[in-house]
Amino acid sequence: MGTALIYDDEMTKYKLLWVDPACKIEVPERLTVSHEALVRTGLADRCVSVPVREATDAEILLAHSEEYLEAVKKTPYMSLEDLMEFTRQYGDVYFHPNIYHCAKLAAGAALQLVDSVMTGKVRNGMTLVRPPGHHSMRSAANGFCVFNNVAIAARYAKQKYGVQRVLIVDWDIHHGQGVQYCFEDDPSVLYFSWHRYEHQKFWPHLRNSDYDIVGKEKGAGFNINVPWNKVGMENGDYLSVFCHVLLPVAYEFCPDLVLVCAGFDSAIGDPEGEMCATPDVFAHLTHLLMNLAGGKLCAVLEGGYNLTSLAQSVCQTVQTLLGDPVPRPASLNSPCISALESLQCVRSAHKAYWSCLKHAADLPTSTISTKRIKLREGEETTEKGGEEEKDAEEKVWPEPPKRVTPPVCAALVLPDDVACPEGCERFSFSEDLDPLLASKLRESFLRDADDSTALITISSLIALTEKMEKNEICSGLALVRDVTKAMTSIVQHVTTVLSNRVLVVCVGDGNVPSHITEDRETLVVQMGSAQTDEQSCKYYIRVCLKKGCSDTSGFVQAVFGLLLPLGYEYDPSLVVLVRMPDSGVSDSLWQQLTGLLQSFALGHTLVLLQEEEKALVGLTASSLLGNPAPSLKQLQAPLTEDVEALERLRHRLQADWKLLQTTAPQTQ
Ligand SMILES: CC(O)(O)NCCCCN
Ligand SMILES: [Zn+2]
Repeated sequence: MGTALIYDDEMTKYKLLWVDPACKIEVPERLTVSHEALVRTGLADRCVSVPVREATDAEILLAHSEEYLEAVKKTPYMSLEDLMEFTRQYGDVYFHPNIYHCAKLAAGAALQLVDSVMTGKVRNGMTLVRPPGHHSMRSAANGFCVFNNVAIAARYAKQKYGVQRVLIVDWDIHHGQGVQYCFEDDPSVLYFSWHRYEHQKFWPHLRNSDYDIVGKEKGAGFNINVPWNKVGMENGDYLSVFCHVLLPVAYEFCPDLVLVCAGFDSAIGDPEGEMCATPDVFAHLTHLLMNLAGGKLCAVLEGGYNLTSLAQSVCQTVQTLLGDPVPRPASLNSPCISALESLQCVRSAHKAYWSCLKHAADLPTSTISTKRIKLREGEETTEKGGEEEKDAEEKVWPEPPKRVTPPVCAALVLPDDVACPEGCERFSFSEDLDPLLASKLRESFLRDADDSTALITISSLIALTEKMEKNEICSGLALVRDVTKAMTSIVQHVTTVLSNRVLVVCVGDGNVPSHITEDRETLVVQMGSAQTDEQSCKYYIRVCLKKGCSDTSGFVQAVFGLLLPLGYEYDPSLVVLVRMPDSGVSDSLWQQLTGLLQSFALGHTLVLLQEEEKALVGLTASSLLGNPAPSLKQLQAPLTEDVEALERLRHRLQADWKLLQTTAPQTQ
């Protein structure tokens, strides 16, 4: 299934008609540069084009009052003076004779997108709209917004399609208070927003935007505010919040639909956000949400005022929705102290509502302000935004990397009697093996030298890693007699001959030869149940789950709280996913993991299965092809001992792995 793109240039036909410094950045060119970039890069042609429509009165009234709608209806006939008068009653917004028409189209576009996804016409999609929506409230326009496009879409999806649970992710750099107010007592809509806050010094200066505003009555816990109290936040800050707050909660919530308030003023260069996250981070934010709700994801444009970073960020988002491999995360910095403070506060504020956060640390003793942290002499501060005084100098950043899709998406090394699933390519290295490599392989991996099939399999795997390294093949899957032997030979080859970093993820117990981690070119993370005295060390990390990998919620904890942050920090060029015999992991969780691990290494994931498990070939291949994994059930609470063990492990490792941090350093 494809990706919908909804755009109509009618929505460029309104603009600011008078002088207002607060509104001058919201210009029609925001839409034209975004759409033109999608056309120029060929991404628009790869999407399913869906027309806009006007939202009806009834649909607008899903989130707004009659008196507000009636008032807005009068604006097309107003004189300039009347428009200015009408505008004055609201904050940081402007009206225009054509804005009511465009606001109906923006809301209608969001509904068209929901229809396209909910009817299965497409898997996911994006709509480029203006005016944006997430600030507008029941009876008030605000922050360039007239109708709350995403709030209307959420109510519409519930009413028309019986959607039980909607997740709204708002990555715009402003707090969508309109969305928060709309659903604050509604447990069926989980609203997540991060936003520039600076301890309420930043617009819209609301006390209600802080981390302790968690929702009301039955809605308590279903409103998550992540305040950024400094500017200059980077990719590492954003990805940490996704891994340590949003994703664990989102998987516990288990939504039937994901709506994104896709504002790109959170990207570098934006005059509003003054953040430093690069446009390619939106490829990761999008990818990390694409296995929720069976892949049903609707992205609706909100803000974004630097026309260059806006266009790049829109392209990164759409290209990911189309299933292209995501770029490697540019060298991520550790989250800054202010971000860690916010992270700790949010997790603490929500520990009462989400079992995945039950063991989160308490609020920082004193909400640390960097002034009071006596930094030891010479210790570099990871504080950012110190240059508030300086005006935001013209930011420059590298073009996002070209994201080339390899000619072969998934190559499979299978015994002849096992069918190759649709969309994949059978791979066997049949040319005569060069004798040197053959004898090396024979003596190092194959005892019984005459075992020619094993030799062919191993040499095929090695040839496969070479083709992945050349980006001729994206991902691979192999049925092998002994996954540990196969893994060892692959790691040996890739780290010595190709001298690349390998992340090995072992699902299930079984001995993993520890020598492969001595060279630091390999990071091994093994998830299982066996309690071993063997301590985890920096490059060999064992996660012990009491009930093993059959415990989905414990496993998910380990994936988001440990595996993903490690993967982002390690930034391997190849991921080897090994399913150990009798791992006990469920099929849907296995597919979720296969999908999520494609966040790394340009999607170069090589999956190793025991040949007895050939029944898993089809569903594993499906995930390698980018099909969304089946939604997990709503997760029950992870076992306390598992969460505590994970916390201990994270605490021990965070000196080496900065993205594992979830709390701010204590003041002396
Ligand atoms: C859609 C939005 O969140 O980007 N609007 C920002 C309004 C800023 C007013 N100072
Ligand atoms: Zn914004």
